[in-house]
Amino acid sequence: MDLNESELNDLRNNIREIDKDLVSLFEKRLTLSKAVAAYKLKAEKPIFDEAREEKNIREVSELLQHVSEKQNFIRWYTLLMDISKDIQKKLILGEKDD
Ligand SMILES: O=C(O)C(=O)C[C@]1(C(=O)O)C=C[C@@H](O)C=C1
Repeated sequence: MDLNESELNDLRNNIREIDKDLVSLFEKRLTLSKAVAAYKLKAEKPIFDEAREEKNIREVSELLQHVSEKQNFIRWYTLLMDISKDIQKKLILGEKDD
């Protein structure tokens, strides 16, 4: 691929637009995760739900249009769920969250 400077800028601008969506979706996901944590605290359920994570990975990765990216997607998605669990732990331990 032979790009000029202006095309590079266009690509980067497109990436930035996607990143903005990701920031918003990331925050929305964590907000929902915190609500789930509140339920788990009350119901005395563990934070880590292995069966649920496996189901998430199975069902969500099926949506991929490029199957060749499945392992990379799972790597990213697993990290997302790990962060989600960290936030839930923080909340349940009553640590400051802002
Ligand atoms: O579904 C839950 O029970 C959640 O707490 C959400 C979530 C996730 O972020 O997807 C987080 C932790 C669990 O191990 C499973 C899934």
